[in-house]
Order: sequence, then structure tokens, then C-alpha cells
Amino acid sequence: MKEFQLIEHYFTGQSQHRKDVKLGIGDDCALVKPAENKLLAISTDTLVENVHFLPQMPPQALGYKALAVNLSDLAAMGAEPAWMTLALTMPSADDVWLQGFAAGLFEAADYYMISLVGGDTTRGPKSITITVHGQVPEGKALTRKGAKPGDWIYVTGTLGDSALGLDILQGRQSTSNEHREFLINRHYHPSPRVLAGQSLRGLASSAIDLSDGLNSDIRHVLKASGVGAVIDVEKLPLSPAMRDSVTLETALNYALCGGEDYELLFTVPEAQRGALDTALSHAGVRFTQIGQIQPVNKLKLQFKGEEFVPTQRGFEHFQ
Ligand SMILES: Nc1ncnc2c1ncn2[C@@H]1O[C@H](COP(=O)(O)OP(=O)(O)O)[C@@H](O)[C@H]1O
Ligand SMILES: Cc1ncc(C[n+]2csc(CCOP(=O)(O)OP(=O)(O)O)c2C)c(N)n1
Ligand SMILES: [Mg+2]
Ligand SMILES: [Mg+2]
Ligand SMILES: [Mg+2]
Repeated sequence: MKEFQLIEHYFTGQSQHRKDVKLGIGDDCALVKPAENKLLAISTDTLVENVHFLPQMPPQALGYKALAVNLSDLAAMGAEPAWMTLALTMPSADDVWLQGFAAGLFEAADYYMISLVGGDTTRGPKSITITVHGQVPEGKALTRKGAKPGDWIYVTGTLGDSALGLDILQGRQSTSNEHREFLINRHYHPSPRVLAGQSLRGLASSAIDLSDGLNSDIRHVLKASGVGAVIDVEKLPLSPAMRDSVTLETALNYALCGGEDYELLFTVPEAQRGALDTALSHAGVRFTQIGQIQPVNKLKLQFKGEEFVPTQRGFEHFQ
């Protein structure tokens, strides 16, 4: 199949048709109509073979995850997904692979109501870059800046599962079949907390999504907000699969430094604390208070009051 046939065959048949897409795939640009009184939220993330995914990763999971990691950034800002572009580079046009990739991509796109409006297809080492566009009411976006001393720190979901799943895939850890399936699924199918992010508008004083690991990502919030924090690592939410598979110390290191959780970390002032339960009840995700913002610009990790020293900082591309 040639380049243009391939694009038409795999990427123009989506079921997600948004009224605000005035011109989609096929021209030199897409034309979209942003809503009035809303700001555009734009973010891009790349997945590169052997850096972000193993060559044997099922194409359906890869298509899904490539979009999910991008949606996670929209979630962190409280934005609603709207449009995306896809830049796809691959060594050859493998029909089975493309079929699976497109199925996974559109599964996530349909669920989160985001429309593919364009992209680029090239030959080369396998990599996927998605740019997402979302919308957020003016003045309502969540940002990394805004955490104040005394605010409570929360995370959604459970932490560390994805990194343990990757280690299991690579034979560095092992566990029961049931836990193995759960953990690998958490690695392959992260759940971007899109609804939770929108529900936190007007409630959270700051937010970020966790991609490199809490120990690394929370520092972006602290720096942007000009504050410090105490984290009670014994409060970090761990899945039963995590707790059953490794020692508590190893589990806490996965939760702090493993990365690819795609959960939200957010801060909430004391006065808004009571409103959280109701706001997040519709989002269908658990959330756990793990610490508090402090005036001194420093991150303190403690386990039952004693200093906790993690084995690493978090994921970094350039050491
Ligand atoms: N090559 C680049 N050019 C411009 N901005 C970049 C580049 N790489 C990263 N950024 C910006 O730097 C910030 C941090 O990037 P990153 O750590 O990748 O964020 P995230 O973890 O949310 O994906 C983001 O605002 C991102 O848009
Ligand atoms: C083959 C392989 N090695 C290592 C990892 C682990 N890993 C890759 S990227 C990453 C962090 C997140 O990726 P990044 O490109 O930093 O995304 P961003 O922070 O920009 O959202 C982690 C933990 C993996 N998923 N696959
Ligand atoms: Mg990024
Ligand atoms: Mg992010
Ligand atoms: Mg990163």
C-alpha cells in the first residue's frame, strides 16, 4: 500500500465526527472552530521504540497508549479533549500492525471524544508523536503554579503499577498470573484522568500528571508554586498486585520513581477539602491524600516520620 492509500485506509474512517471540525484529513491544514470563551490547551508527546515501548508491544496497546499519555496532559490542565494530529514513522507499512494500531488509537479517541484531524506519515525507525488540542473555560485551567502552604496533596489511582508491569515484561520481576495480567495492563493501558481533571476545576490549587514518577514530577509543582512539601510515603496508594508482588520498600520505590503512572497529583486548600468527594464521585477514580504543602522550598519524603531515601529521582531521557 502506498503512503496516501495507507492514510486513507487506516486513518480517515474514524467514527468520531465532531461538529467543530470544519475540514479534517486530506488538505494542507485542518480547520477547526474553537468554542467561544474557551482557551485552547495544546500538548505533544512522542513514543519511540526501545525508549518508550518494546518492539513486541501489541500494536493495539501502542495505539491506545500513544493517545492516552497525551490525554493525560489535557487532564492535568482540566481541559476537554477536542482534536489531535498523529505523526507516525515506521520502517515499513505492515498491514497487521497498522490495523491493530489504528484500532487501539480510535478506541481511545472514541471514548474520549477526540477527533483525528491530520498528521504525517514517514518511513524510519518506529515512533509516534501525537499532538492533542483541548479546550478549557477561560480562567479555569489547572496549572503547576498555585499550590500554597497548608494545601493538601492528593493523587488519583494507585502508583508504580506500570513500572512493575514493565519489569515483569522484561523478566526482572515475577508474580502470580492474575497480578501479572493486571500490572501489564496498567503498563499497556494507562487511564488518563480526563473527567477527574475537569472535576477539579475551581477546587484544586495546582495539578500535574505523573509521567516521570512522583519524586520527580512533584518538584515541578513545588518549583512553579515557590513552595515545599512533606510526603508521607506510607500513605502512597499501592494496588493489591503491587503489595503482593514485592517488598514494601520496593513498592514505595516503584510508586515514587517508576514513572508512566499517568495519574494526577493535585493540591487542595483546606477550605475546599470537603467538596472533593462530591466533585470526584462522578469521575470514578479513587484519590488519596499523601502529604501537605509547606512554606520552605524543599521536598521532604518521610515514612512514619523518618526520612525516606528513594533509590532514584525519576525517569530522565538524558542522564
Ligand atoms: N523541544 C521542546 N520545545 C519546546 N517546548 C518543549 C520541548 N520539549 C518540552 N517542552 C515543554 O517543556 C515542558 C516540560 O515538558 P515535559 O516534561 O515533556 O512535560 P510532560 O511531562 O507534561 O509531557 C512542557 O511545557 C513542554 O511543552
Ligand atoms: C523499553 C522501555 N524502556 C523504558 C520505559 C520506561 N519509560 C519510558 S519513558 C518514561 C517516562 C515518561 O516518558 P516521557 O517521554 O518523559 O514523557 P513525558 O514526561 O514527556 O510525558 C518511562 C518511565 C519504557 N516504557 N519502555
Ligand atoms: Mg512531554
Ligand atoms: Mg505532563
Ligand atoms: Mg518526562
